[in-house]
Amino acid sequence: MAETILEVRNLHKSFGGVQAIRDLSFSVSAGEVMGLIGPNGSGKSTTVNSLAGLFSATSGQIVLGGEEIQHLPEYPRVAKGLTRTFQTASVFPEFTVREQVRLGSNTTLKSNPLASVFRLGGSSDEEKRVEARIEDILHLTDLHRIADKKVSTISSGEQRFLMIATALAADPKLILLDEPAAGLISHERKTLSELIKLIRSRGIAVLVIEHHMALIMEVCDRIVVLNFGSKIAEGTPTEIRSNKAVIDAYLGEAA
Ligand SMILES: Nc1ncnc2c1ncn2[C@@H]1O[C@H](COP(=O)(O)OP(=O)(O)OP(=O)(O)O)[C@@H](O)[C@H]1O
Repeated sequence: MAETILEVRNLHKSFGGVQAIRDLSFSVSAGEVMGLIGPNGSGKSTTVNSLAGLFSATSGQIVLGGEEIQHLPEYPRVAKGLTRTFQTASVFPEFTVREQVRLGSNTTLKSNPLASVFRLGGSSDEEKRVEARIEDILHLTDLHRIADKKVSTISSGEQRFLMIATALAADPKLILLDEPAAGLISHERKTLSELIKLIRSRGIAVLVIEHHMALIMEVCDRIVVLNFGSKIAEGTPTEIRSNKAVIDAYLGEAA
């Protein structure tokens, strides 16, 4: 059986009087793609932000690779193997694509991160390993064709793939994808599906929030459904598609 990478136990998050997440529990294994879906305001972003450490959970445990991380700020969580993308592309326009991806690898380096981005230092074994990984990720994400272009000159779709490549450069055990298909056109969504499957094939756990149901149903092994901050269902795409509570709350008859 695949190793459990993430365990969310009885997570609660309140903003003043608003209970954004209520008693949420689920787990994700190595090489598993878990979807997180639900209507607007159901708590998906709050869950991702709590897992990534942008918000501190009100109560509950977040266990990554057997270790509780809910007390840690964002950056140490990345260093422990939990990385994320954002709903909007947040990139450095003056960097080349390769430099931006290299920036994502900083948490894996013991040497000066800025020196590594611009390759100022010598070429230690560590740096050579990182460079090889960066080239591998550029190929995996099909960004190698444009690796030397400035980020400001690439398309918005390419920027979204760059965000995933940057997150992968941190060598994650778990990657959180926050609406990765937003703004992508049809053939880019197909490439995204293929990329998510490739990430899974490398044994990385994936948690994906997405409103694009065709993509979710295609790539996910299991899906957690939220409504008003609570989990109302968990199961395979086939189970979720025919779940009455999910149809009533979110999918509608069209699913
Ligand atoms: N920083 C915040 N301060 C106060 N309330 C918040 C904050 N962030 C989220 N909320 C509230 O928490 C609830 C869950 O919001 P959240 O953004 O997590 O939902 P979502 O499922 O991601 O929605 P969407 O699909 O629209 O992105 C909502 O009632 C929202 O208004």
